Amino acid sequence: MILTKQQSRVFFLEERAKLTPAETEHLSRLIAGRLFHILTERSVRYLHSFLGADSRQEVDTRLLRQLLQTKIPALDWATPRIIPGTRRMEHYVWDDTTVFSVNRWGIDEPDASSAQIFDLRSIDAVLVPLLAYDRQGNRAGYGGGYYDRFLAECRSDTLKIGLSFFEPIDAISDVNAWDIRLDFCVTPFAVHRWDY
Ligand SMILES: Nc1nc2c(c(=O)[nH]1)N(C=O)[C@@H](CNc1ccc(C(=O)N[C@@H](CCC(=O)O)C(=O)O)cc1)CN2
Ligand SMILES: Nc1ncnc2c1ncn2[C@@H]1O[C@H](COP(=O)(O)OP(=O)(O)OP(=O)(O)O)[C@@H](O)[C@H]1O
Repeated sequence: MILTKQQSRVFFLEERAKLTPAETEHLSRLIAGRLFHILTERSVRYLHSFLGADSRQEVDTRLLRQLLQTKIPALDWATPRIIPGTRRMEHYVWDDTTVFSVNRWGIDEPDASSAQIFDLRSIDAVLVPLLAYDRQGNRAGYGGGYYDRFLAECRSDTLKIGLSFFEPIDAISDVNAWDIRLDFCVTPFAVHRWDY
């Protein structure tokens, strides 16, 4: 299947909408198990993650953090907040004390007044949200360009790990110069890797 970013967004939004809460929980648990092996193999210490929105049937990264925390207690987590009125994000520590509030898109974000700023240069790996990705590691999100901008600011050796409930399409046909490719994509049933 070869689709444009826009076609792939429509297709995967529909696929995701078919998943029940029980299914997303089960599939997220399978993703956590595969992710564990990558994080330990690559000695990841500082991990950045989006906050998956249940209302959008995203991967349940709260559950991922809960499961991985017991297996890798030394792992430090960070999570983003959109700077209002911009297409940029700032980054905060995500620990058991972090207070979240829902933004206008139904996505939980750390409360800027109480959360602690996280230095983006220390991040070893980023869990990247996506709607679609292809066999070359190209991705498409909701179209805001938030992650393209953020990943461009990260260290060049920061691992970009996509999370998806689905397998890749053959190609996204309209890849742009600013698009940043994934190093890995973890699904419930496979790990795809382009980090060679
Ligand atoms: N959980 C999570 N957090 C994330 C992302 C994500 O994909 N998942 N993002 C990944 O980049 C950024 C948020 N990106 C978003 C981009 C557009 C819309 C959105 O709903 N847009 C409107 C249409 C366009 C518009 O009004 O600008 C819509 O769909 O109704 C929401 C989030 C940052 N945080
Ligand atoms: N590094 C960048 N600097 C400036 N503008 C950028 C950058 N990256 C992307 N953009 C802008 O962001 C817009 C959206 O890009 P694209 O359609 O690839 O989003 P996406 O990858 O689906 O979204 P997201 O990264 O939020 O998940 C593009 O129109 C582009 O102009």
